[in-house]
Amino acid sequence: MNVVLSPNALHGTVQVPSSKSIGHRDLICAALAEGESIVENISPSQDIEATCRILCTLGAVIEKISSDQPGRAAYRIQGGLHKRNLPLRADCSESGSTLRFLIPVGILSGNTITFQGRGRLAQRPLEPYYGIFRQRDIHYQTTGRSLPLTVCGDLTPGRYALPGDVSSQFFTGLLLTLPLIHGDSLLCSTTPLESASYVDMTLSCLQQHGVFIDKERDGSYHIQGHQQYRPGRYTVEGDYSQAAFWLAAGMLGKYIRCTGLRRNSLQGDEVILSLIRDMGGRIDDTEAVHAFPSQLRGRTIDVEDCPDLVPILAVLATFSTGMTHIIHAGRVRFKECDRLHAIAAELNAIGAAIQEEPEGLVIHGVHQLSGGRVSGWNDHRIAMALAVASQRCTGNLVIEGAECVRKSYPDFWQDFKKLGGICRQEG
Ligand SMILES: O=C(O)C1=C[C@@H](OP(=O)(O)O)[C@@H](O)[C@H](O)C1
Ligand SMILES: C=C(OP(=O)(O)O)C(=O)O
Repeated sequence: MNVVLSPNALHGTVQVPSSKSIGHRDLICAALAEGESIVENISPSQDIEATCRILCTLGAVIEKISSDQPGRAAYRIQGGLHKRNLPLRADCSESGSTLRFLIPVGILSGNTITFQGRGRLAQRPLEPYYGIFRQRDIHYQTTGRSLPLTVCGDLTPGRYALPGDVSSQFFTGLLLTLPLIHGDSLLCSTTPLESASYVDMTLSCLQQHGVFIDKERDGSYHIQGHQQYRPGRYTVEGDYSQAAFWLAAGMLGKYIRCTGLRRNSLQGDEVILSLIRDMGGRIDDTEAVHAFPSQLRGRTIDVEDCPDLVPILAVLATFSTGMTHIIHAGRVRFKECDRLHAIAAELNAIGAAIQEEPEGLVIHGVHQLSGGRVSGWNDHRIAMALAVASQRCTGNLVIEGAECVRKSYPDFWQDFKKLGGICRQEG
């Protein structure tokens, strides 16, 4: 699906979807608990559905209960993993979190399981797990670099060492499962841990579900075995990674108010509030989070701990005065697409001035963009960032492959229209 966006300043109130990252974690913890849990305020998306599907394959019973709030659902989960007699298949769709969180869960279940995926997921790195499998005699087989991947074996207690600069999702996968095995483990990073705030989010979710990990420092965790997840009722808070698009839209458009966000959240992407403020933007978060149109100034932004903000930060920087330098962004090349290349190529095609570096972007501000045809690169965050930029185009902007927002935010285009965006399907 291609969408045609006519330039128009967005304004109004939007309830942001709930956190995809916390949603994955709460669903997995609930599926690992014996007994019934309810996870409320989930924003269903392609990624969340992939996680639910695989948890069901592994033995959990999950019922989706629709909510009176549009775009939200509660999930009733009867937890517990089962060993089946047949080899299992797990379709992760395009979700890196689902794949990397559920590989250790699949092994823990005692099944032989083949993980599959689509789009870029088949090439996204899994080597840190392969190193561990080889050390611990966990059988694995893969035809290409990554997927399909068949695994089976035993998760045994002991020392787990892996690099910290590929993806924090390997740490989360092991932290979710090692507390359940029959002995203690040490999980440590052989290089400084990047995206560390996501691992802290994991520790906090585990704690809420009754599992405790002793963090020595970022990248070093002592994990007691023989623990059990506690079933219960959990509510997922609003998503700062998604709010970032609307807050940026408020900076460049008229005014936007985001509801559903928790202050002092464990989401690293809450940093978007201070990043915008540091660029000179006016954000008021006394009641909900309000973004007021502001002239931003370029600066250096280190995204080591907030990689998902890169596409929208590139848009903000494009309309800022002076130069912005986005640094520590090398890993962003291994997401749903090479995001450094994609956002630079698409914004430059319509008049931006962005230079790619191996691990970052140098962005010189411009007054406006021209509009034209751009690609969403089958990447939700690229498509949503381009949609925000359309407000400041002089002509229509056509975004090709706009359906990719379903990965995390299926209602994005509806919300865009509710905020005054002029959007129609091409053809
Ligand atoms: O743990 C998580 O929920 C996530 C961790 C991050 O990945 P990396 O650790 O690979 O940077 C982030 O980019 C991803 O969207 C979600
Ligand atoms: C990279 C993302 O997710 P995942 O790694 O789970 O595919 C994302 O949502 O931007």
